[in-house]
Order: sequence, then structure tokens, then C-alpha cells
Amino acid sequence: MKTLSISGLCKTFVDRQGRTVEALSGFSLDVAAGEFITIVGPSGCGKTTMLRIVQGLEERSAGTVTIDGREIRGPGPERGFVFQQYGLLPWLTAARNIAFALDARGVAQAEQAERIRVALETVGLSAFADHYPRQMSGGMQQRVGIARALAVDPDILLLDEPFGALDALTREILQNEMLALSERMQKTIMFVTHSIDEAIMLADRVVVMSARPGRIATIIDIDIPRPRAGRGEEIRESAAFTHYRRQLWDHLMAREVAA
Ligand SMILES: Nc1ncnc2c1ncn2[C@@H]1O[C@H](COP(=O)(O)OP(=O)(O)OP(=O)(O)O)[C@@H](O)[C@H]1O
Repeated sequence: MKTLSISGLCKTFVDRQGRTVEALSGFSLDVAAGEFITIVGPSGCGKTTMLRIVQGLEERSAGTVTIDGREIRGPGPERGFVFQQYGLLPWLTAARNIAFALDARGVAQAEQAERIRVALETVGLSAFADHYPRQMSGGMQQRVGIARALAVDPDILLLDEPFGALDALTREILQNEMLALSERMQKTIMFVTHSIDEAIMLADRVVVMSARPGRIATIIDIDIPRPRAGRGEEIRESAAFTHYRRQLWDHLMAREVAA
């Protein structure tokens, strides 16, 4: 398990017309080893930008990102990323999609088959290794996306609205799988979502971002005991959950009105 420290992160984009967009301004957060953080905020407040910088997919304009005290600049094997639109290559099977990621990370061929087998088993897709993305539902494709991130065996998992494109029922099923996974594997997780319920259900802490330029507006500790996997209905119906939902809703409404 690894700690992640983000300090004074700023990002200014310059578009083709030379106009500047300040996406992030002074985003700072310390994430403890094994902690599950969810991030919510108004549309366009810089959530994806922040996550992409932490993954090393995007340059920062200022600030630092450190993992266990070591500053990072580009992508690395200790971090795995899950995209909203799955990001699978349509001409490759589930297993080959995972192999492609392992190749990119320099994992030896001899090790790959076992890693792919374990990753697909973890997400319940052992029987679908040879299926192409078009032969799978959205939920299954995103399970492959998660398996691909897990196959690299990262300590830190970064997920950018991974269930945003799924129907409500599939979304709840995958949330439960995410809970089971995180409670079993003890990874450090940052998870961006637009769903208040999802943010509460999964998190140890919910980070609420301000409108663009994004920074942290408030952080809410979610004091709902773990393990939570398999207890979705009970938790959603609890007084604590209702309380957190109201609290988050009020914060987000205040941001949207201010935006
Ligand atoms: N490559 C880019 N060039 C110029 N502007 C960009 C670029 N990428 C993002 N932006 C702008 O930066 C701001 C933050 O974008 P970002 O996608 O990080 O927000 P977000 O909070 O993830 O949005 P959403 O909630 O809608 O997914 C937006 O105004 C966006 O238009």
C-alpha cells in the first residue's frame, strides 16, 4: 500500500486560439495508504484533469505529486487507471487488451498469462478471455477495464467516472464489486463520480471540489463501518446514509449556484 500526496496542483490549458483555461488552482490532498477517496464537484471543475495529472497522463502547470515521498513525473507501474468509456481496443480480445497494457509496462511475456488469468478471475470474467469488446455488455467491458488496471498490480487505483456510462442496475452491481475488491485488496483509491450515492457508498472520505478552477471545497468523512460489500440496500436505507446524502447535496448545490 502506498500513500499519495498532492500539493498545490495547478493546471492552465491554452487552446488553439491562445485562450487560457484555468482548470485547477491549488488542489492539495493527502491520501493515506489503503484509503478510498471519492471526488465529486460541478461539471468542468477539473476532476479528470487532476486524476490524469496524478496518473502522469497530463503535465501539471505547478504543484507536486508524491508517492511514499517520491515525486512522480510520468506514469508508473504503481498506478493503474480506469477510464469512463472503458478504453478497450475493439480489435483485441479481453485477454489481448490486458496483455497490451502489460506489454506497455514491460511485464515479461512468461508472466503475462498468469496475470491475465488472475485479473479476469478477479472480475468474474474467466470465461470471456477470448471475447471481443463488441461481444460484451457495457458492464462486462468495464470489468475488463478494471481487470486491465489490476493486472499491472498497482498499489494506487485511479478511476475516472468508471460507471458513468452504465445503466442503474449494472452500476449498483459494479459498485458492490468495487467494494468487495477494495475491501479485499487494500489498495489506495481515487474515484471520480457524478453520483452522490456512489460517492458515499464507496468512500472513506468524499472530496467536494469547487467550480473551476478546481480546488477542494470540503471533505466529508464517511463513518459507515466496513465491510460494506453485500450491504448496499441496508446502507442506502440507513439514517447515516441519508444524513451524508443531504450534507453532500447541500454542498454541491451551493457550488453549482456559485459556479
Ligand atoms: N486539453 C484541453 N484543452 C483545453 N481545455 C481543456 C482541456 N482539457 C480540459 N480542459 C478544460 O478544463 C476544464 C476542466 O476539465 P475536466 O475535464 O478536468 O473537468 P471535469 O470536472 O472532469 O468535468 P466533468 O465533470 O464534465 O467530467 C474544463 O473547462 C475543460 O473544458
